[in-house]
Amino acid sequence: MAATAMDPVEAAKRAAAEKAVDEFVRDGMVVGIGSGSTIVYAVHRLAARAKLPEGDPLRISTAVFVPTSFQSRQLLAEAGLTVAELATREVLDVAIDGADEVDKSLNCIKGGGGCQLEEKLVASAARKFVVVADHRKQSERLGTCWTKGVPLEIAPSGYRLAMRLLAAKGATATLRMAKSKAGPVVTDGGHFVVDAHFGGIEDVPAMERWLKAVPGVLETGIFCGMASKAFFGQADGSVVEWAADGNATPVAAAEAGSESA
Ligand SMILES: O=C(CO)[C@H](O)[C@H](O)COP(=O)(O)O
Repeated sequence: MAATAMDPVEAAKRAAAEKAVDEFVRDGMVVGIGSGSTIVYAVHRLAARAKLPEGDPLRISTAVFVPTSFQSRQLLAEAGLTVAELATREVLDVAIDGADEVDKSLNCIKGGGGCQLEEKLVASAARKFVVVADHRKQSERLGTCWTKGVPLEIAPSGYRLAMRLLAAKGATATLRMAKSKAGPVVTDGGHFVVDAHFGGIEDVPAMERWLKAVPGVLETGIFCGMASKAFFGQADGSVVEWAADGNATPVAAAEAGSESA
């Protein structure tokens, strides 16, 4: 039976994730693992590398992985990789995570999956924060591609106050509602998520500072000045790499797209 071709967007996510894992993860490291659909491919790549024969330079056998969510903890455990907790680690070597939108300075909007507090903690603890995404996430200005708003993790008791303050600042703010449960989305940490859309964000650091100062906002989905590299899988199967200095480089994705590690 002929193999079914992979959906091009999924192939792009996979190419980016595999490239990042192979460039940044070495044996013995402590590695933060983000959440979402792109990160699934990163974990699959890590699992394949854990199965490589002894002596292979890509083999990982002593690396440990710090998840950012229930989803990534499950993924790591199912892949047979060693899970570590952020509470017992002060510094991580690298953290790899997806994003909803990334600008040329590598500022990101994250939290489409509702894990922004843990994701921010893990990324902040890492010496290097690496973003993996498909080409739809490459943006000239945050808030123009991802128009669902900046996800904010909010203390449930403060969500009405926060929404009033956000609206006064000009945002369209909505409490994120669950799809298969009555009521709001509740994060792994027991908080609500409010999505605040301001249109294109001109001054990203100022916006992040302002959002962080809103009472009840525990964390924002703006990751400003944190990433050192971003990999974007393209529709043609290649991977484009953005660096924090604004340089964009096309890189070969052939090995990253292969089945074996
Ligand atoms: O921030 C996140 C979850 O809170 C995700 O990394 C972000 O939403 C991207 O997800 P995907 O890889 O599914 O596009």
